[in-house]
Amino acid sequence: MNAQHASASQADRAALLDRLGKRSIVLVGLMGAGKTSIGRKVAATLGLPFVDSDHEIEDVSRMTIPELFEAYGEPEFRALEQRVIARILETGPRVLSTGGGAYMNEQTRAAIAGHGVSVWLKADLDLLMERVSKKQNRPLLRDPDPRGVLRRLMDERYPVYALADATVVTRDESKDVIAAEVIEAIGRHMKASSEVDQ
Ligand SMILES: Nc1ncnc2c1ncn2[C@@H]1O[C@H](COP(=O)(O)OP(=O)(O)O)[C@@H](O)[C@H]1O
Ligand SMILES: O=C(O)C1=C[C@@H](OP(=O)(O)O)[C@@H](O)[C@H](O)C1
Ligand SMILES: [Mg+2]
Repeated sequence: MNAQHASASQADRAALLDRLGKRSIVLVGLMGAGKTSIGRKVAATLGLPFVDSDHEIEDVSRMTIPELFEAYGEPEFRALEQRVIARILETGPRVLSTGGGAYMNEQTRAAIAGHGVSVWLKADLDLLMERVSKKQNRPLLRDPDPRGVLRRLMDERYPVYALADATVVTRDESKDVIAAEVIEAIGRHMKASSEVDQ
């Protein structure tokens, strides 16, 4: 990268942070789409604090996500998730990676719309399957047919994720490439919405 290119992208980042103000960048999408890993990279690139709602839930409850599901059930987990995300969004800007079910909650969507810019990390079923197979930490996929579960969740959730401010299709590309695309998509969205405001 030459010096001119580097300083142009620094100027782009500064403009993006300026437009963002106190709003947070919020990643939504299905399990395995890369919200946690890409969110961390986006935060490092922009120099913003990173928070993952699942990690925050695990910190406050001192339990893992599977333990929480096991001990209290999904509805309790969802209630805690809603409260934790609302609190995280009170102070920004940050990069917030949500758990895959969080955006299905109407109050959470309203909180994200009020305090953030949302990006849907969209992926196809084969890629999601490959990526979730690496870990056993997702209670909804502890099922004899995890692929069938993911397929049903795609049908149920994709129309809702589509309400996000921007979409990035994640595919067989490096995390750095996808993180750069997320930043570009946010920049485009904010530029377009500031032009509408004028
Ligand atoms: N662009 C990518 N290239 C390679 N591996 C990826 C990419 N994005 C995510 N992964 C891997 O896929 C798995 C799931 O990613 P994660 O960030 O936990 O997704 P989510 O938080 O959306 O469930 C992790 O092992 C992660 O390292
Ligand atoms: O899709 C979901 O309902 C869930 C996704 C998980 O997070 P990731 O999307 O980061 O895997 C985690 O919050 C929990 O297992 C439930
Ligand atoms: Mg995650």
